[in-house]
Amino acid sequence: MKIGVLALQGAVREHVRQLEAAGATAVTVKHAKEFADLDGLVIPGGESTTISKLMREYQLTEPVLEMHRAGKPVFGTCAGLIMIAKQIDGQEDAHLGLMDVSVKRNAFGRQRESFEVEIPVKKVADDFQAVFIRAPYIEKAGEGVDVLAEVDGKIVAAQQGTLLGVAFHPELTEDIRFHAYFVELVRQSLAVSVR
Ligand SMILES: NC(=O)CC[C@H](N)C(=O)O
Repeated sequence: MKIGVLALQGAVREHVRQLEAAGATAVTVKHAKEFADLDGLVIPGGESTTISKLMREYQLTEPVLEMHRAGKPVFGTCAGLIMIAKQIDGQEDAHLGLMDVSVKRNAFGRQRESFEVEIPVKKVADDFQAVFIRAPYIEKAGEGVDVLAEVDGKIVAAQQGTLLGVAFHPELTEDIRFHAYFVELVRQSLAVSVR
């Protein structure tokens, strides 16, 4: 199993380390030709406007959409969640527009720009240390979306089939359980496609 980490911006190495600790082979990717043999993709945090601009420059939008169409799991963290959302509050256009959620950027306000809180994450852990950095939250989720975690009544982690979106940074802790959950999702998708 080979999982790619989009290496345009953000905590790329940390994601690679967590995926490998969870038993996957992880590689950094930023050229279109590197996507074809991936079984899953992680889109790290950073600045969604910058990531989006770089994705267009490197012509990576279509390779990612193609992976999604082929049933390969995509995991977006923080700005990565904004990248996969179908709707962004206050913006006309979405970026990749894959997951049936509407997100609000920098949504926790100035006083709580960055914070950490231990929260239960459904199917992942009852005590996950969640690190938020100018994080978005999900303000609306469609019917097919499974809410995995909330903070102050705001959705901060969700899954829709092969799509996993998280407002915080599971790569910035030593806890590999979120990445292990994604690796398992990739494993399951391979079992289905090999059938
Ligand atoms: N840590 C992050 O990824 C922050 C996301 C960033 N505020 C954005 O809107 O894209």
